[in-house]
Amino acid sequence: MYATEFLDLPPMHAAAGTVQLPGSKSISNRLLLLAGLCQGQTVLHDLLDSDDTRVMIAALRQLGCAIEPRQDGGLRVTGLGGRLAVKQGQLFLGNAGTAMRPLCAALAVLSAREGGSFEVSGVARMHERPIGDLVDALRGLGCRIDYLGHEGYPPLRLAGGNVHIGAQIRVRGDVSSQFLTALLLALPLVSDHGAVVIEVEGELISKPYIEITLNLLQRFGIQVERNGWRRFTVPAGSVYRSPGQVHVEGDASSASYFVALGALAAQPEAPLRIEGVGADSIQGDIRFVEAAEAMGAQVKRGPNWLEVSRGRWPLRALDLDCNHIPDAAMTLAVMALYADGPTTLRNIASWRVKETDRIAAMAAELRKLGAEVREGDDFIEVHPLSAWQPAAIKTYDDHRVAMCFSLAAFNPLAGASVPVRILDPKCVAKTFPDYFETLFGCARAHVDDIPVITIDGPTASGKGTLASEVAKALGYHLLDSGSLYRATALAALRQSVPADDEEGVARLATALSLRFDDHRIELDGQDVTEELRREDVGLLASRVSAHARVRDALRELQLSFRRLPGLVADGRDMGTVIFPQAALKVFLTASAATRAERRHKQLISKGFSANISDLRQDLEARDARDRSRSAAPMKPAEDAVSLDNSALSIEESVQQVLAWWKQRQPF
Ligand SMILES: Nc1ncnc2c1ncn2[C@@H]1O[C@H](COP(=O)(O)OP(=O)(O)O)[C@@H](O)[C@H]1O
Ligand SMILES: Nc1ccn([C@H]2C[C@H](O)[C@@H](COP(=O)(O)OP(=O)(O)O)O2)c(=O)n1
Repeated sequence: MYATEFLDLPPMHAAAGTVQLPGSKSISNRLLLLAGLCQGQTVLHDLLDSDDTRVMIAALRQLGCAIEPRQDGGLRVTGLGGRLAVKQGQLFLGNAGTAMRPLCAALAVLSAREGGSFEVSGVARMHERPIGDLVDALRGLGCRIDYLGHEGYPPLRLAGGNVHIGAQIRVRGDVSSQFLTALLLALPLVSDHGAVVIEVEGELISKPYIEITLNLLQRFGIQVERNGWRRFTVPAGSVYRSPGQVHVEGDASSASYFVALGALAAQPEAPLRIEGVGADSIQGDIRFVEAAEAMGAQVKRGPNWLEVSRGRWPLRALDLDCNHIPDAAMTLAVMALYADGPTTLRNIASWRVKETDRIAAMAAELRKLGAEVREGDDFIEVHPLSAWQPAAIKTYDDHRVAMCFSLAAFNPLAGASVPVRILDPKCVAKTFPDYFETLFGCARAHVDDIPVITIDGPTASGKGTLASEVAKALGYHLLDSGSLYRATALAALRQSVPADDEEGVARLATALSLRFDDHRIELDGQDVTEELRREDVGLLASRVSAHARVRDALRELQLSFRRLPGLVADGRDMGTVIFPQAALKVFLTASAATRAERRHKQLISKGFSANISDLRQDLEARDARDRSRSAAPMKPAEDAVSLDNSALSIEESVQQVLAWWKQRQPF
C-alpha cells in the first residue's frame, strides 16, 4: 500500500496481463456477520482484507466471536449462536457502512431481547451518513435506540427494549438499501415467535445489493420470501445454519477499474484478464461490464473471469440510469473523458450520502483535469477532454475517487501526456489496499515518462540514506547501484577472481544472481545484506568498478529498476551515465572529516571495529580513484544541483530534495 502524502501517476498508454481481484467487500462483511451470528464454525475463504473488513472482524471479536486465521489462508469464525456473549461495549466502526448498519440492527434486537447496552460510533464522516430510517424501523420493532450526537446519525446507543413482532416493520428503501439489508440479516434473530414481515416504503434503490443479501442468507439456511421489491418475509423459526465453508468471490466494483482499463488501453490480441469475478457473479456491479460494452469495450467472460480489450475508439458517450450500479458508475464518469460526446449518468442521488458527497467530489476533480461538467441532485454530465491539465486529485477519504481517477493517467491515449497526482492514496485501503501495485503490474508507460531522481556523490555522504527516504516519501522504487558493484566484488572475493582481471570480473557481473526484497539483498540465494556493507567489500567494489566492461555488464540491470511509478537511484554515475535524462539530479557531498565520522558511527553501531583516521584515509583514496578513473568517473552532471549536507540533518536533506522535486512538478 502507498502510505505517502501523494502518489504521482506518470502518463501511461497501455495495459496487459492478468489482474487478481481482492474479495468482495459486500460479500465479505455480510458473511462475517452471518458467520458471527450463527451456531458453530464457518470457514471463510478469499475474504477481503481491508479497512472495512478489519473493522467488522474487530467488532465481532469484541462481541465474543473467536476468529482465527487458518494455515490455508481461510478464516475460521466461531459464531455466537444467536445470543449475546458480551452484554455491553463500545464499538468503533470506522467509515464502514457495511459494518455499521447490519451490526446496529443485529445488536439492537439482541440487546432488546437479552438486555444489552452498546455504543456504536465511527469516523466523523460516518457521523454524517444517515441511519435514521433504520433506527425508526428498529424502534417500530420495540428496540430502544438513542442518538448520542445528531438526530438521525451515528453515534448510537443500543439500549435494550422489548421486541414485539406481529406488527409489520416498515423501512424506507430510497436512501440506502443497506437499511433493508441490515434488517434482513438481523431479523431471523427474532423469528422464533412468528414470521417477520418487512414493508419497503418508497422506490427501493440498489436492488442488486439486496439480492446479494438474500443469496447469502440462503447459504446460511434462511429462505426469505420476496413479493416484488415491496414486501419481504423472514419465515417463522428461521435459524442461521453454517454452510461450513464459503468462498468469497472477487469484488465486482473493484473490477470496474480494470474493465475500464481494458476498454481504454488493452489490445484485442492481448486483452486484460481479470480473475475473481465473471458471468456467475452474484454482485450487482458486475453489470458495469454491460455499461463498459455500451461504451465500446470488448469483453469475453467465463464463470469467474473476464477478458477486456479496446473495441470502439474513442469510447461511445452514454446516457445511462445508474441506479443498478451505484458504486461502479463512478468509473464511467472518468471513462467519459475518453468518449465521443457528453456522457450523462442519472439516478445517482445515493452518491451524495456515500464516503463523501460523490457527485460534488467527482465534478470538482474532473474539472481540475480541464473537463466541462454539469451536476444536479441526482445526475452528472461529463464532457470529453482534449486539453488535459496536470491535476492533484483530492480523494476525500473515498477509495473509489482515488481508484477511478487513476484512469485519467492514461491520457496519452487521448493525445495528451500529463501526470496525475492522487492525494492521500492510502484511502484505497478501505476495499483494495494493493490497488496501485495491481495497476502498476498491468499498466505500461513509455520509459521516458517514468520519473527518475538521481543522487550521486562520494562515499558516506549519505546518498543511500537520502535516496531511501526520498523514495519512501514518493512511493518510488530504489536503486542502490553501489550494492551491485559490492555484490560483484563479493562474488570475486568468494571465487578468488583477482580485482584486476577485468574479463573475469565482468563475467561474474553478467551472471550475478541477485534478489532484492524489502531492503534485503540475496546473492546466490543467500542473504548478503550485512556482508555487502563491509569496508573491504566497499574498497574492492571501488576497484572492480573502474573496469569499463564490468560497468557495461551491470548497465541493463540498473536500467531495469526504472519501473512505475518512479525511481530514486544513488551511486556515482546515475545522473551522468545511467539516467542522463533524470528529471532531478542531486550531487551530494560532505566534508571528508564529517563523512569519516559518519562511517565510523555507522560501522561501530553494526558491531564492526573501525578507526576514524584509517577510515578517512581509505575514503579519500576511494574518492580519488572513483573520481579519476576513465570509465564513468564520479562527477556532478552538468545539470545537477549540489547539496553539501555537512551541517544538515537527514530530515533537512530529505526536505530539500523533496522541495526541489516539487518545484519541477507541474501540479
Ligand atoms: N545528513 C546527514 N546527517 C547526519 N548523518 C547522516 C546524514 N546523511 C547520512 N548520515 C549517516 O551517515 C552514514 C552514511 O550514510 P549512507 O547513506 O550509508 O552514505 P552513502 O550511501 O553515501 O555511503 C549513515 O549512518 C547515515 O545515517
Ligand atoms: N554507480 C556507482 C555506484 C558505486 N560505484 C562503485 C564506487 C564505490 O566506491 C563502490 C561502492 O559504492 P557504494 O555506493 O556502495 O559505496 P558507499 O556506500 O558510498 O561507500 O562502488 C560505482 O562505481 N558506480
